[in-house]
Amino acid sequence: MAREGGGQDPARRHGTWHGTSGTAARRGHHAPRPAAAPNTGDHAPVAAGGDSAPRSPRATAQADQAAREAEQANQADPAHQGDHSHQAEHAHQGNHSLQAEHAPHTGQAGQAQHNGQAGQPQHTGRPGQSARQDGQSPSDPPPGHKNRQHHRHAATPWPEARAIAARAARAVPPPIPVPVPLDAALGLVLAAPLTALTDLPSFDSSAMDGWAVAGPGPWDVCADGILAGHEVPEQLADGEAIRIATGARVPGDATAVVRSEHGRLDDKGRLHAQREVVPGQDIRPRGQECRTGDQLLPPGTLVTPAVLGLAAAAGYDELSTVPRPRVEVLVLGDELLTEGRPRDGLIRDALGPMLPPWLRALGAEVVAARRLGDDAEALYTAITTSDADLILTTGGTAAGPVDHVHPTLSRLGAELLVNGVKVRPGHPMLLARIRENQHLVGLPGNPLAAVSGLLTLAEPLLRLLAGQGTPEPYTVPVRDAVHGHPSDTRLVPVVVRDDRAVPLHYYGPAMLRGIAGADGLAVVPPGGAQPGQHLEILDLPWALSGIGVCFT
Ligand SMILES: Nc1nc2c(c(=O)[nH]1)N[C@H]1C(S)=C(S)[C@@H](COP(=O)(O)OP(=O)(O)OC[C@H]3O[C@@H](n4cnc5c(N)ncnc54)[C@H](O)[C@@H]3O)O[C@H]1N2
Ligand code: MOO
Repeated sequence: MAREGGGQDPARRHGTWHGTSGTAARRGHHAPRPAAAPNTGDHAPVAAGGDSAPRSPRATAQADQAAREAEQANQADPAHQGDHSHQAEHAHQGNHSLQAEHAPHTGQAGQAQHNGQAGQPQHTGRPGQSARQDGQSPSDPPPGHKNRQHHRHAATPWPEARAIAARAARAVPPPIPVPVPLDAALGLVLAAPLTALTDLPSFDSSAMDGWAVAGPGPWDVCADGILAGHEVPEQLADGEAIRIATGARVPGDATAVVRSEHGRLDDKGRLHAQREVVPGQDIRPRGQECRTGDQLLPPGTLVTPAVLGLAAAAGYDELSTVPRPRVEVLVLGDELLTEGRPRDGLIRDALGPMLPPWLRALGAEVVAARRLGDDAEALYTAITTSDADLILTTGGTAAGPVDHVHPTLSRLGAELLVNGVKVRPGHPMLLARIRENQHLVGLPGNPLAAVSGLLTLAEPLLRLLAGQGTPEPYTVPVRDAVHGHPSDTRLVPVVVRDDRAVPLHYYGPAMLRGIAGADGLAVVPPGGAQPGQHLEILDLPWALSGIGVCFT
């Protein structure tokens, strides 16, 4: 809940970010307080019990524990499931695992929205209410229209919103490729094909330790041996052998390599093969893997450790890469603290620490992360002076008195490509084109709603700007029934265990507890999902590869 006035501006109190806010205006649109405990009210939509299922390799120990603890907590404290201010209306509060067959509850949309709970479909069963929740009006222009009435709009369906974000990136003129040394190229994308600069192997080489032999045995063994990296050995005459190490150049006229364990020296020092010797055996011929000029990898390939290895083997010192899209993060809100415990109605900024590394994991370079408070002028100046490819704002997307994003976009004459999305949480998210090569994604302030906006709008845009293309969507059967919103998509944190998606609790728009232990977000279509139904999973960048690899 935003602070409602008074008090020192926290953006001024903490120096690491550039707080430019000095405004007396405070956000007041969340003014009504919950009647009882300030619980954020997040009903578990699923029966997420039973932690005994065998783990999928994808589920981290942390995720496992988070799921277990979430379930235990839910069982111990059913009250946490709901917004206390709604408790009287919600007879199912004590049921920690809402079943699919529960009748939808009558909507408390207005009240829920005041509490930042508009993304709780289980509070809002009536399809007829969704338009009101979305702030839709049938007379509004469609998304993509230049719209100076920024506060009234038609929300875009979730799949279409992602497609619009991808299209927006494709419309940006392609950036100039940048040559990058190998040791700085991890995580970038190849701007040009990786073409072999050499034959591989570049010489005939031994695949084994043993003897290079010429002609049929037994062989007289030369005094010297050949090690990897040594001079070109002399020619072997028929009936001769020479000791050779794996990777060493095979002498001209050698017909095979006899492995050390397959050869025996007699008392005259002659080599006898103990197995049949097939011509060419254990010799890696020059060019076996590639010839100079062969395309090894196409443009658009993500530079992984293996790609770095291949590029080095093929003779590269640097790679031509797509420059990382440059992102500037603007965190709005006077109520945010950067250290210590929440106090006096102020809360910790959860998005400042979360977004930059997440953006890097998506292939972006974070050029700045700034806290602006709730200052319309500071926001306007920050946007007009930014040269980032993508500006990411957090908070201020709704229609409260200090929600400055829409008015500022209007003032800038920005083109709204997406103005609200039919997704829970996160429906006030937006995408605007500021200039031909500059976009702005407005993430809602509620932290999980911000994650939803990040994955819905920023990720498709960034992946394409980074040259990565769009990953193939994949689905996993969901273990439990998941309640859906009547008309909107829902994104629900899940762990994947035993090849099934297990929905987690604590998925309310203001909560990060679920997502922090999750492997991904399940895409729940309007109307919900039945057990066993396949749901698309949006991966979290670290869930598969671990922290060390992807945050370059
Ligand atoms: N009248 C209406 N009010 C609201 C609606 C609505 O449809 N009609 N939608 C609600 C929904 S849903 C969301 S989500 C929020 C989006 O609001 P804003 O983008 O303007 O976000 P704020 O008001 O600035 O903040 C919302 C909430 O999140 C907290 N917050 C903000 N920034 C951070 C941060 N960096 N770290 C942690 N928490 C943050 C903020 O204190 C508020 O509690 O609007 C609803 N209202
Ligand atoms: O539910 Mo709001 O949609 O929290 O983003």
